[in-house]
Amino acid sequence: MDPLYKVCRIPNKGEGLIATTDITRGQLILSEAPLFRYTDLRFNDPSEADRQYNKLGRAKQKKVWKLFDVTGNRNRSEDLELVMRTNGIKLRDPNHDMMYGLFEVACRINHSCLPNTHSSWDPEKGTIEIYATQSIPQGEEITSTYIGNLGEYALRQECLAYIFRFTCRCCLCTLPEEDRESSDLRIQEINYLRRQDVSTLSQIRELLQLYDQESIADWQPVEAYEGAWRLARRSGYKTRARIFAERGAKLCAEIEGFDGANTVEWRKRAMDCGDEDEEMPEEEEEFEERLFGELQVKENVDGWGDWF
Ligand SMILES: C[S@@+](CC[C@H](N)C(=O)[O-])C[C@H]1O[C@@H](n2cnc3c(N)ncnc32)[C@H](O)[C@@H]1O
Repeated sequence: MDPLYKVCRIPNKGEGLIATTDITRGQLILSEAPLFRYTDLRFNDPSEADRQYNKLGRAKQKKVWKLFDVTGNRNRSEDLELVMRTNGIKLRDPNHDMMYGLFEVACRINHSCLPNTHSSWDPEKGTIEIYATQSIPQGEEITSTYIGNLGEYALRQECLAYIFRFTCRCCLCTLPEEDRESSDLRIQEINYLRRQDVSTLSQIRELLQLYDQESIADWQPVEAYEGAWRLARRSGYKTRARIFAERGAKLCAEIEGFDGANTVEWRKRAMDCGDEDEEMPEEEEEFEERLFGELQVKENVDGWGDWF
């Protein structure tokens, strides 16, 4: 199958990946094995990465030196530390806490504070899997995040300049000032709600609406559905719990594929919910009232119906 991307020059960012066809949300863009992997122990044992590098054949070694480094050049000085600092992708591996990898293609993906992909490490296949979390029209840049969801514009810029030494020119950071300020306000609101112990479905609903307005399609909405699923389940609302679990499973499949470990877990949750609501035990009634009181009033209001 032809790749869905090509590597080419991107103004002000060096090289990057551009979609060669329309990519749909949830589509697998890239599955790639690393050139080599290393653990964060390199800080204690700097020769560890060197040892991994030395095991590579000449062809792969050459590919390593074609990667960018934090000075904004292809690495001419053959300083492995610089290349790792710029390109190392964290791999969430159940057996290794601090595993990183260098990849020929995945490391060409430029950063965006509003990325259109999500990547996960498949320890069984030994590959990084990159899925589209937004639809990406042909000709548009494919992006990922280097810093997670850090916060507002000023903080993001500071962090990227400090760690990676570049001024971010992503779609969010280059918005007109007024739009960027609106985005900052929404991000503040999201972070405020996340810091609270979100305990009602209406707060979760508010969070999900903010994610939607901000086009955030990563683990955060999945976590919100997890909260909703737990609340509904604890209150004996099996039907609702199942719906929340199904939505969590759908979002999860879009960011890490239908067979991803988390997606499978979410589908299991949906199946385990059953669909008959239980009689509420006496002592839980008060709790249930607090939890759903607001919801039951709002449930009939326009705009809530689509949640159930
Ligand atoms: C991992 S490399 C990405 C691929 C790189 N552009 C290349 O040509 O190989 C990271 C480097 O790309 C550039 N870069 C990535 N995202 C950027 C962004 N949002 N704005 C400006 N430069 C960016 C920076 O120079 C950064 O150090």
